[in-house]
Amino acid sequence: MIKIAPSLLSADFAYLKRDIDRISTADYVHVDVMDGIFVPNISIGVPVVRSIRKITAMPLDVHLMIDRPVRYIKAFADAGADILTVHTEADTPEQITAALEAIRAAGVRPALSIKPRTSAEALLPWIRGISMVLVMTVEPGFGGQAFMADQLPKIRAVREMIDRYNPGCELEVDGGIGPDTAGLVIEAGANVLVAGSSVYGAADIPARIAELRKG
Ligand SMILES: O=C(CO)[C@H](O)[C@H](O)COP(=O)(O)O
Ligand SMILES: [Fe+2]
Repeated sequence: MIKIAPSLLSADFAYLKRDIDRISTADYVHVDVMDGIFVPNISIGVPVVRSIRKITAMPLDVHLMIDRPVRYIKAFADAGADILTVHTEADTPEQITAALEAIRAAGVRPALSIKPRTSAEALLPWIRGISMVLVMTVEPGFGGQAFMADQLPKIRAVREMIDRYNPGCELEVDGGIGPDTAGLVIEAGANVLVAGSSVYGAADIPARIAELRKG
């Protein structure tokens, strides 16, 4: 069962309710949080997640592209996140462990992401205790970038790692996913597809979501 997580980065922030209603046939709402330090862009933060929580029952898949995320886990959990994803590159291993423990303690699903230049092995210390892995298929920071096909072997390696150590764990991919690339990442083992520009840029959004789900 393939899940689709449209990214609000490609929505119109002045019409968020309208743009969330438009993706009601999807599985997760993907919320990109950027701090201008971990990535060279600033997006949205805790108050926006809190407001989104009030207007949708869809699971909120919050992708934290922020430095030292342990500082903000409780705030995002209290704001209503269902999944909180932190980056292995965003802090020391000890503090990543602390962030994942804080996510679990808050009753939220813990997830871990790796950037394109980070190897699958970087996930090994945490793979048994997480609910989802997010493999970036663009350099994080901006929507609308081209899919990096050189990430496909890594998606396969992460799928093998998940099947071996934590079979219930989901494998999400993010960046440049559209009708031309969905099949490639599904074949490599992904089961959750983030898509921003290809969903919000489509003339018929429910049809595009169905198309991506089929791969
Ligand atoms: O995390 C992200 C960027 O850092 C976004 O989720 C991602 O880029 C989605 O946008 P698109 O589907 O247009 O590539
Ligand atoms: Fe994202």
